[in-house]
Amino acid sequence: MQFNDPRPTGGPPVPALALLAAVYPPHLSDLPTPPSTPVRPARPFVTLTYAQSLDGKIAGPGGTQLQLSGPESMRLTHHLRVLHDSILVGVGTVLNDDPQLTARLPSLLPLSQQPRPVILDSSLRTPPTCKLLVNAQRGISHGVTIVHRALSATSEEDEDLRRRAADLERAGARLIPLEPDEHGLLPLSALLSHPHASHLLGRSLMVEGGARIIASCLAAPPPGIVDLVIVTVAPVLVGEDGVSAVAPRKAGQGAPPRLEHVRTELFGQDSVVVVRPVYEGVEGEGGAA
Ligand SMILES: NC(=O)C1=CN([C@@H]2O[C@H](COP(=O)(O)OP(=O)(O)OC[C@H]3O[C@@H](n4cnc5c(N)ncnc54)[C@H](O)[C@@H]3O)[C@@H](O)[C@H]2O)C=CC1
Ligand SMILES: Nc1nc(O)c(N)c(N[C@@H]2O[C@H](COP(=O)(O)O)[C@@H](O)[C@H]2O)n1
Repeated sequence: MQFNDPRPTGGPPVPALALLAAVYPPHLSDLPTPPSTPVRPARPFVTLTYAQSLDGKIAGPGGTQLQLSGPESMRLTHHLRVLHDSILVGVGTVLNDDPQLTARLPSLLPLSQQPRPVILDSSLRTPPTCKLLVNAQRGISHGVTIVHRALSATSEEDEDLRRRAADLERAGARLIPLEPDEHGLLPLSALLSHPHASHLLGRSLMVEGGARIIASCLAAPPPGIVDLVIVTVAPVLVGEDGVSAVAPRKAGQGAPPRLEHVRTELFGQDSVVVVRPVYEGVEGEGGAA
């Protein structure tokens, strides 16, 4: 299997590409593939990925954004962004980090190699001036999809949200309403099986966090929604006031799955751990099959 190097110029072998070639199924390896590729899996292949400290924190006290990954593992993250057709974060991450979610190796890659950004944002709190929307307006990243809770067209209660929806659409966002689940969260499984999922998400989705989204991904009931988990562990301690990688489960949310070890590799000083969620009695590779 040959992984294409998305960088404009070649150079020495890239360790990140060797790892990806080893852990991803062959049909995802031929990059980039246009959205019109004829054979599609039932749902997109989902990678959950984030960087944490040795004491399990993904951010500092009060959510302070931390540079946890060293340059080598950060490069892996950017290769992952190229590999996936779409990339998802929660609105907590947008409000806190104002991320770009573009692939930069190290400079910005062309639009054809960028993942399509998706924000899970129940109450439309995404600022219309956030970098994700501004980058799309500038044509350096794809249009942003914002998934939110379905709004009433008439109720006074939703008036403010209807106004915010209009502001976000004016800023170029595509809005997708979903019915929240019993915990008031937008069900990721419903997004993956949405009639427009293949157009919005392509054949592969990279979920980058934050803590509540990670928890929801891992709490999804069998057969689960995550195909691969890739965690960068940086050799630093953040302390107990930091944000734990996996937010506490909501009452009634499912227990996390068993994880099967796939591979662990050093990237600079960071350990990158690749695992696969396993649900007893459920066969196959989910979206990858
Ligand atoms: N080190 C790393 O790799 C990363 C760190 N972060 C950090 O994570 C923190 C943000 O995490 P959170 O505050 O937990 O926000 P989050 O990014 O997980 O977003 C959570 C929000 O999304 C909405 N939502 C809608 N449907 C949901 C669902 N099914 N499950 C969960 N949430 C859903 C809710 O409004 C919820 O409050 C920031 O401090 C950021 O710096 C974020 C991404 C990666
Ligand atoms: N891989 C990784 N390592 C870290 O140390 C991080 N802090 C993150 N954070 C994630 O990347 C987003 C920022 O992306 P841009 O650089 O703005 O494109 C941030 O919001 C987290 O999702 N990741």
